[in-house]
Amino acid sequence: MYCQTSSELAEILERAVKMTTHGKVATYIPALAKASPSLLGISIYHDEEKCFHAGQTEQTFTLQSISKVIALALALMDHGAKTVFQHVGMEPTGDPFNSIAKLETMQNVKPLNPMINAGALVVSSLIKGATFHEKLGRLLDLVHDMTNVPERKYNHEVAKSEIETAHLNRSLAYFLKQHKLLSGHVEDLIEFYSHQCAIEVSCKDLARIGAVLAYDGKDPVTKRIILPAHIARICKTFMVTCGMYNASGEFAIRVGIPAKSGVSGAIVASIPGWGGIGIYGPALDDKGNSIGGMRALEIISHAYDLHIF
Ligand SMILES: NC(=O)CC[C@H](N)C(=O)O
Repeated sequence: MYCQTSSELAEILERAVKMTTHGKVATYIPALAKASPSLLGISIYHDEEKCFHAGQTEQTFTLQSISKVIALALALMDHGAKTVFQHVGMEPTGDPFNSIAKLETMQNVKPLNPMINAGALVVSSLIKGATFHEKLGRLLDLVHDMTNVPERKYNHEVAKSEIETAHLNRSLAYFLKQHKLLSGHVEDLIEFYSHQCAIEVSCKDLARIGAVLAYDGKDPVTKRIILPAHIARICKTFMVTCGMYNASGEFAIRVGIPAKSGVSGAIVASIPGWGGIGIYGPALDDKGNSIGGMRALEIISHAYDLHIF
């Protein structure tokens, strides 16, 4: 069942927005702390004619951990799955996204998956490009292709704020470097990773990214192939198993759609054959997922019968 009107979506938003009073905006990256916790915006993208919006969808925000999915797609296109998965695993951790615990306690120090920070740092280090600008430019180009918005940009203030405070990510990166899982300079990698997290999008952009993944990597309008189907499938599978951090299992049972969140309060969801959903709601729950966004997805999944299992 498709969404038919924006007012249908507005009713869903009205129910979900009540949850925002129970969440808190992320503060560990100081620039994110400025967000207003009561905001909630939702876009649904079936195709260019069937695209619906409710709430504050004109607001732009940063991708944060959602960039891990796009960076993974690019690294897979650069090197192929065999090489990428020699550096990073495919298993969920059950730990918070920035945990260092498993790296030390497991015999094989390879990060367990590309959606936790340790794995994402390794994936980002694999993206081809002689310079920081070349790597970032290639990632921005892919975001541009997926969103079909001519100019892609990142938020300088958020990037700078993360670079200044990324002590935990630096620790992860040095640990990985010690174990020869990273080549290159840690500071260069932190700079690149912080910029990829600071790429700016809108709810519609996110919904369109979700739709491209949902249609197996094909642009829903131009039918151009942006990602090979097998790479879109890998991305969606990681979204199901690890996309909502250590709430992924519960989310898979309650909502049952591939989704990835970021600490900015963004969530992208991709429903195979149906389309994409983009959400911005900066009030987070205790696991770091948008609290209003999670509720909205639960209602949407039930309303349109989207559970994939
Ligand atoms: N969960 C997230 O969105 C984390 C991304 C963030 N930039 C970090 O690495 O800490």
